[in-house]
Amino acid sequence: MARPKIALIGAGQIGGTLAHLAALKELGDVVLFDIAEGIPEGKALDIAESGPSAKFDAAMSGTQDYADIAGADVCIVTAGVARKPGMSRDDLLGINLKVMKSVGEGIAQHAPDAFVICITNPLDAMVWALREFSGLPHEKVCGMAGVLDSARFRHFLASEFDVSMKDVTAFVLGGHGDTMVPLVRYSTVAGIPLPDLVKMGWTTQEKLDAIVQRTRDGGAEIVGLLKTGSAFYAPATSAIEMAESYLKDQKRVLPCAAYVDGAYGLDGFYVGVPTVIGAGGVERVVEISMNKDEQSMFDSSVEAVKGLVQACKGIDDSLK
Ligand SMILES: NC(=O)C1=CN([C@@H]2O[C@H](COP(=O)(O)OP(=O)(O)OC[C@H]3O[C@@H](n4cnc5c(N)ncnc54)[C@H](O)[C@@H]3O)[C@@H](O)[C@H]2O)C=CC1
Ligand SMILES: O=C([O-])CC(=O)C(=O)O
Repeated sequence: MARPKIALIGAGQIGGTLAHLAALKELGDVVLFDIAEGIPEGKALDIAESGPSAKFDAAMSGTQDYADIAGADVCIVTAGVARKPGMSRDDLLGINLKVMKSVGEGIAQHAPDAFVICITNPLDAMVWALREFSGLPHEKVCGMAGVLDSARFRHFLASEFDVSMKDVTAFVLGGHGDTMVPLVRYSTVAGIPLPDLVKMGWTTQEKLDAIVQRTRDGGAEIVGLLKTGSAFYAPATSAIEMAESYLKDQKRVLPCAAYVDGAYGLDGFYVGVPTVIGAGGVERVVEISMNKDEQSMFDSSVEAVKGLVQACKGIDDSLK
């Protein structure tokens, strides 16, 4: 059986890391697409030349031609611009919306059966726009953010409790911005919810609140340190987790920006929610019950994303 084909649209920091991880995990053959001449070709060749030492079998290629993504099983989109210190993700909306248009059209024409994972920011609005421009089925287009935000939350919690990250679970829902909602009640160490760990004296409410805030600011913390761009190792690893679940029909329960139609009181809207990802794409949106505070934080986050979607409609007439 032929290996799956993975198209990476954008061969920058995240795109290159995605290609490397996909090769190391032997998820399939990789095509890197970018408008910057030489970059996708150079990264593809460099990674291919690591194959004999890393011992993977995967073909790697780079291109500026959308025809080369033909028949891709998975497309992961990082094309566009990343923020620098002093900018918010939302400042990228105008420039990255134009990029989503060309990417959406390229995918629609050459890889209409692919499972598409958008990473480009501002994430929730960009995944919505990419779906609109591509016209692909909603369950085949989703956005990566919740896996990353939850991984950051899990990392901070594991450090605070001095336990393995493997035993920490967490869910971060809502939009991928300052309003994201780390769900403390649904986050656990070995199944023990965080509020119980406060009662058990493992941490204090103040420390937990600080970790929640650090999670919300997780992207900005890295931007402030790197200065030239934003995070790429953890974002790429998160998207690979989603792609693997699709390609291997693992049916992982992962938070991602999915099209929510009916659940959470939403009628046809992209925002971060827990989902099941399998061979059918986003096979299920998992609707969890929220208390008043959680619901109100989620509602504010949805409102913030709605504002960005409106802004997209104001920029591009074809989105109305
Ligand atoms: N959803 C999330 O959780 C995260 C999202 N991001 C976002 O991911 C995006 C990519 O980040 P990086 O890889 O660090 O940026 P980068 O600047 O290293 O790479 C972006 C690549 O896109 C290419 N590009 C620009 N316009 C294009 C077009 N029309 N078609 C094809 N390629 C095009 C550029 O040539 C560049 O190589 C940014 O928007 C960033 O904000 C970053 C981290 C996490
Ligand atoms: O903060 C950024 O600009 C990139 C991003 O979305 C993240 O790392 O969460």
